[in-house]
Amino acid sequence: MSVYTSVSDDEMRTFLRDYHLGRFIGLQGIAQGVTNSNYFVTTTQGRYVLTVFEAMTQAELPFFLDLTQHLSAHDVACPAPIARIDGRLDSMLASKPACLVTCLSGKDTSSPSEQQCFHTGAMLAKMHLAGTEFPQTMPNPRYISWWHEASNRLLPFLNEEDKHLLLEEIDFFDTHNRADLPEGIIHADLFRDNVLLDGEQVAGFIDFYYACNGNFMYDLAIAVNDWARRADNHLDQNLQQAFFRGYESIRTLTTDEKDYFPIAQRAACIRFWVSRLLDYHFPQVGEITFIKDPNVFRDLLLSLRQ
Ligand SMILES: Nc1ncnc2c1ncn2[C@@H]1O[C@H](COP(=O)(O)OP(=O)(O)OP(=O)(O)O)[C@@H](O)[C@H]1O
Ligand SMILES: N[C@@H](CCO)C(=O)O
Repeated sequence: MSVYTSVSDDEMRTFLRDYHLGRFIGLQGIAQGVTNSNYFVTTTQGRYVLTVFEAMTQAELPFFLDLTQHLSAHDVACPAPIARIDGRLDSMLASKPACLVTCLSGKDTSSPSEQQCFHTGAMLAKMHLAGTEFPQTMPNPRYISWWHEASNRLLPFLNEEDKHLLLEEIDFFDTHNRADLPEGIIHADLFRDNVLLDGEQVAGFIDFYYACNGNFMYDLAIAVNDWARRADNHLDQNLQQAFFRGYESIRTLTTDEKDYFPIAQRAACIRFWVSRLLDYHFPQVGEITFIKDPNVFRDLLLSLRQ
């Protein structure tokens, strides 16, 4: 149950005084989610989602809230932040940063259909295009210099084979990365659990808290590595192709981008192999985290190298 910060009805009534959302009716904790506390909030005007941020600071929030406001205003399916009466999108609740966003219909899936991959790919392309007009920038906090530094911390914990593989892959990306391909705002964490689906359609992307500037193919690779990944950690080519067809129904890929895709896929494996290894070997004190299996991305990497 991911409700680390309990919010009382009275606290919620006080919080809602800062918004034009009518009268408070009810509050219901949301079980899914790992990092933050999430609630459905019902008022006389409708249903909203309240997020209380457990790790992020209030100063870090505006970029992500401004971004989702921009994207939702440009027809990208995602929650729109609700502005307070004073115009701010971010707020504080129980001494932690918090925000209210629109409530989307739909739910995530762990076994997507080709149609769902198609529509998610199409929405990702739409997001990439809409993001080109977003004026703010954010460097990727989990990219090349991050995994170089992180791998130094991790090496003593890895067996010889994994050590070799990680170093070889980091070196491979250092020598094969391309900085000249189309880039802009990327989601950077578009796993299956970050997309709410309404039947075959996308109800909305959620969890933009790793969004940053980056290469579009890298973003597509992160998504495909999860959406098309089978239980045996090999990729289902039909799902991968459906994702690509959807993406290309909105934004045409250049030959250079297509050639770069397998390289981006391997980089996306490093990214999540390393972050899961860090969560496993260096769990944050006081942070409640469900550790996800790091070996999934090592095994996917091995299958992509074949
Ligand atoms: N805008 C929304 N509309 C409807 N449901 C939402 C919305 N935002 C979040 N949810 C629901 O809340 C759940 C948890 O949200 P989310 O995955 O963002 O949690 P988190 O703890 O903030 O992030 P993470 O799990 O990635 O660490 C989602 O699976 C979804 O069911
Ligand atoms: N999507 C990530 C967790 C959030 O960054 C993973 O599955 O490792």
